[in-house]
Amino acid sequence: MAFNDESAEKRKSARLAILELANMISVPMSLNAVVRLNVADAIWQGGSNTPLSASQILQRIASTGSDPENLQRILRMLTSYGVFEEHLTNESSPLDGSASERKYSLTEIGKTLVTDAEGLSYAPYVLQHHQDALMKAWPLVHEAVLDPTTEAFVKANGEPAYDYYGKQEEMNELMLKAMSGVSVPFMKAMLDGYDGFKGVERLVDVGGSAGDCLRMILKKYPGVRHGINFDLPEVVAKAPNIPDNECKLIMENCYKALPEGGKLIACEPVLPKDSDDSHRTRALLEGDIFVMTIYRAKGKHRTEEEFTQLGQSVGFSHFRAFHVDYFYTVLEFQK
Ligand SMILES: C[S@@+](CC[C@H](N)C(=O)[O-])C[C@H]1O[C@@H](n2cnc3c(N)ncnc32)[C@H](O)[C@@H]1O
Repeated sequence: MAFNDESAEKRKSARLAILELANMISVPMSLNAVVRLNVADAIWQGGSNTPLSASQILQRIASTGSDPENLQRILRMLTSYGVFEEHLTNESSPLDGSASERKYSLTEIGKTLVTDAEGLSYAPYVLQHHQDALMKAWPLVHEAVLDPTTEAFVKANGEPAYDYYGKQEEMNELMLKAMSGVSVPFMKAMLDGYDGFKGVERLVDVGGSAGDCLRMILKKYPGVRHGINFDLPEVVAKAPNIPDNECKLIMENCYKALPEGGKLIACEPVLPKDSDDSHRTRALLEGDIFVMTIYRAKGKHRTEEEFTQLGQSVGFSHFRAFHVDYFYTVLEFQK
């Protein structure tokens, strides 16, 4: 009897879990919605972070005719993912007549969407990931299994992502802003916890985007006399499509270009060995599917062991990993 009860409970939990998974698209799409609506800046208001009702938020961001109840539904759901904190007041709700009105402030996660003094935040990254061209690729994830020669993005849009971005000024600008928003906070953590740029005189940032990382390194290490941002649009446009060995080829090219004792420093999402349900593992595995779908069907995130082997296979004699951040790991390959 107890055994049956237990399996019935397990089946109930399983039904709940599969429904949660099946409806999960509501999460990123609602996150995208609050970014589009600029909710984080409206609540933050220069640092006040005063809890606001959906109606109060809308007064700050939208024209008449907008719907506070629908905004509240989105805020409630994202509260369950830790983006907002919900405060129940003693006043009754004008929206649904319930005894308390719901108000929302930003959690630490929510604050990542607030535009900082340098004009940066994670908001452009959220927008970048949910643009129409990228969204068109997502229903084709299974194609990466059936036919990995071409990534889903190309199947959906007819050309590789960086070629596509390069032809559309708005997409290109959003990509640059998205990268700056993610890389600048990471670089601050990296420069605090990693001193491997000491003694470096020539530094090439391969795929350096808007040049933020290089700029920050040069500022902290004036000894770096030559800093090169290797991210020319024509190079990107002409880059050949060589899926699985591309990472190895890039590393080989770096190895050949480096003097004896020179270093290749890569900041990469590094996959854990175990497939547990921690936020870190999930974020890294989700990023891996993103790469597979948008950039290269066989482009991927790797484990530390795989990086070690890759480094050895192209000739690097020393490898060290520095865990200065949760998402990106600093990988140092020395010739
Ligand atoms: C994910 S972004 C990373 C940007 C930057 N490293 C950062 O952390 O902010 C990848 C960058 O690689 C560049 N890229 C893509 N293909 C490239 C190629 N074949 N040669 C040089 N850069 C390339 C893109 O233009 C983009 O700026």
